[in-house]
Amino acid sequence: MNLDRFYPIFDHSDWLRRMLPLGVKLVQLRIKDQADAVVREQIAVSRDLCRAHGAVLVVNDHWQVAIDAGCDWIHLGQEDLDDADLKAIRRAGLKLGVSTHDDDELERVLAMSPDYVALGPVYPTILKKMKWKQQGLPRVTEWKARVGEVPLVGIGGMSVERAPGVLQAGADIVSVVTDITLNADPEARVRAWIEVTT
Ligand SMILES: Cc1ncc(COP(=O)(O)OP(=O)(O)O)c(N)n1
Ligand SMILES: Cc1nc(C(=O)O)sc1CCOP(=O)(O)O
Ligand SMILES: [Mg+2]
Repeated sequence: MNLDRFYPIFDHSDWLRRMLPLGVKLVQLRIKDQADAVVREQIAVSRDLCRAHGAVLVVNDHWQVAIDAGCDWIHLGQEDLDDADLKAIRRAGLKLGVSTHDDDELERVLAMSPDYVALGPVYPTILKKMKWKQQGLPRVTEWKARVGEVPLVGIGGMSVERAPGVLQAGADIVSVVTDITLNADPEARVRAWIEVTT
């Protein structure tokens, strides 16, 4: 697997401009509730920043814009998958990361040959309201046994302190939002994340 083990998620290219120089090598742009022109501009800027820093950019949700912008990766959740044109995504050469939260969702996505599978929320998250309780570390181990060689991303309530246990439980990658974005010193927190995942 050639994806980095540290996978932060940000909602604006300004975050990427700050964090990529610190050594972030895998990052998601997760934009919600913005006009199409803003989404297109943000994705184009993030694409160029990631290329300049040798980092992998994963675009959340906006698969058509990601195709149009010549991006390499898209992340889709279960509801996104209902609407997405997977053939067009594959034809354009994009790699596909998917969210899962239960058995049925995992069965569904494994049939799509995803390039990574995310399991969440491993711990409670404050970022968004979710109908799933925390999955816990034994579930991470179970998921890794079921996905086999496909990289497994753990997400939800992640912190620098929790990351080693999640990796030890079987996750290949740990994804995080508020432990960084709400930290008083996001740059220092990213450095700590890089240290604990390298
Ligand atoms: C790495 C990673 N895992 C899960 C998600 C959640 O995707 P989704 O269920 O589509 O929800 P939104 O993020 O779109 O609100 C993710 N974005 N990234
Ligand atoms: C965007 C997202 N997806 C999740 C899932 O379980 O699919 S949990 C989550 C939020 C992650 O944010 P934080 O690191 O602040 O908890
Ligand atoms: Mg989504």
